[in-house]
Amino acid sequence: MSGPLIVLVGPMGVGKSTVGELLADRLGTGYRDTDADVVATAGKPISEIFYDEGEEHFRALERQAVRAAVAEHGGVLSLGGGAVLDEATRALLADHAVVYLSMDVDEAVKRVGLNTARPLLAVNPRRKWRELMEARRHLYTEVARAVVATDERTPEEVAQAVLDALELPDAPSGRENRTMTDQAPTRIQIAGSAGTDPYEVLIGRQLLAELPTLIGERAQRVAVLHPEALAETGEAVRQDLADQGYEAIAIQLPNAEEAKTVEVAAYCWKALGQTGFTRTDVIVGIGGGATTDVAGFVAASWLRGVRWIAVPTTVLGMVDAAVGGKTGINTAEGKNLVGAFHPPAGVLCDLAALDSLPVNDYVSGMAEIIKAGFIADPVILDLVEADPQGARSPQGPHTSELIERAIRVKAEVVSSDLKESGLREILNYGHTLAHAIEKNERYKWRHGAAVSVGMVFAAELGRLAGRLDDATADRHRTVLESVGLPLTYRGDQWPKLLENMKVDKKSRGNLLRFIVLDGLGKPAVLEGPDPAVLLAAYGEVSA
Ligand SMILES: NC(=O)c1ccc[n+]([C@@H]2O[C@H](COP(=O)([O-])OP(=O)(O)OC[C@H]3O[C@@H](n4cnc5c(N)ncnc54)[C@H](O)[C@@H]3O)[C@@H](O)[C@H]2O)c1
Ligand SMILES: O=C(O)C(=O)C[C@@H](O)[C@H](O)[C@H](O)COP(=O)(O)O
Repeated sequence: MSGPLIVLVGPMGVGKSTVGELLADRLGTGYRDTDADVVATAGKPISEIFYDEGEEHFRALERQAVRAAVAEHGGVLSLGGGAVLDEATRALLADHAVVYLSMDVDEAVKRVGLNTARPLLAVNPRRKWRELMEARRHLYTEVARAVVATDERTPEEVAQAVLDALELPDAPSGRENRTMTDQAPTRIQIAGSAGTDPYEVLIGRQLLAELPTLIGERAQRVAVLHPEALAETGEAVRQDLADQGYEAIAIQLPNAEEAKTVEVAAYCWKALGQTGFTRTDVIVGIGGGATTDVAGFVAASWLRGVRWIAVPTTVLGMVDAAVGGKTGINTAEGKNLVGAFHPPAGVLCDLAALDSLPVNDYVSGMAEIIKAGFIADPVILDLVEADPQGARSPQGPHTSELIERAIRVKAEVVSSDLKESGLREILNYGHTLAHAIEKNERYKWRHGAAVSVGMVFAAELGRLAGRLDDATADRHRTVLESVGLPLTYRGDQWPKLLENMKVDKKSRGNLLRFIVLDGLGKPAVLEGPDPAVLLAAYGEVSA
């Protein structure tokens, strides 16, 4: 019979979403969650449906969602914890490959028992939880073809047990994924400094399962900030966290630089205030650099600082924006002029996210990778030059190595100088002009494109100041152009750009300061360059 390959049922917090997504990935199919369908149909969270219309109404919506999903969906499906209470819903599951993910009552109480956001657990959660588990167990068993215990098993182990129980082999593409999935993520340590805690950047696949560990047990509420482009992901993560027992809200931000405004930050503050966000609660920023910059800034400013976790979904976010704790927003006067140093509690770089990234955004991130190559790790340049086309795609042969190398460069720098009192300025290579261009373009240019022009300018500045050799300066043009990044900007804009550069954060009084290279991998500061040299360097990037 057609319909879902697998239907997962089981109590809230058992990990249906996490396991369901893993299974979908392994089987090379899609994942669907009827709770998410109900929320989308009703236009409000489940807790509000319960509160406003009552449980009966919710069960009717849920029944409709299950009916539609078993008819339309051919992948992995998971149902809300109480779906099996409804007789008609149970009938809809007949003849489907239903798996009951079970957990021990004590384990359940430990995982979600004290979460008062759950509509059915609001009063005396411990006792209620036990009652619910006892009342529902026979119903789960009634609809299930197999029972898989989740206690003391990782989500990957549970997923494997489900496949074994149903005797389902992985799809060929799923097998490939499984190899990646089962590989332990690469972990890069960032040292704590200036009174901040150390943290790790994880690079791999299926990393969202790490979120609850990072969020920790003290948090009751989690706000998931995501851009419009990742609405589905944001809601899926929110739902998953809700399933784990957190009171999870999603806050949708505009895409790209439109998110980096004080109005958007204020909108987030309002949402946090209305949710009763306290100092033990946690913000999760899922998206590109613009999203994580705002998420981090909101975390830095709310109650003077709450914990936050970065889940970068762009190349640029992974190698740069999400790492290092610079957070902030733009103002009419310039780029990133308001912000704070507020490191995340962890960074999850899930390489699978890059598959949906438009190529221009992917290539924009290459500018920051190439920057890391010029200032510290020339092997990056060799890898890009060996296969420029591959460097434009997540399927390129060196993708994970390029990302990892760039992160290591940044990790080393920010570990020793979080607050940019010296060494960290080298990460600003190419950024003085880049930010001036971005402001001039009213933040419509991609950051990486502006950084590309900015680096060619900085290389020319170094060459004209007698500090950089011709070959290394020329190499900027060839490597950046080879991946499709721009090298020039409008010649008539120099006076405006010069004005914009005066508010660069590296300026001191009236002194303009630039990062230049004294050679490959040898960044240094150039202070107060001769205006004629500056103009001449600009002449080299003028279109
Ligand atoms: N804090 C720092 O240290 C730091 C470092 C470098 C850059 N930045 C900032 O980062 C920003 C640029 O970041 P960016 O290049 O990631 O751009 P971005 O955040 O603007 O994202 C680019 C676009 O891709 C969309 N998107 C994100 N992930 C996606 C995915 N997986 N699939 C499909 N679409 C997706 C976004 O919604 C957006 O429309 C700039 O504001 C820059 O100033 C900050
Ligand atoms: O992390 C840093 O430090 C950087 O300078 C990294 C830059 O690539 C990044 O664009 C950063 O946001 C720029 O910071 P700003 O202080 O110049 O706004």
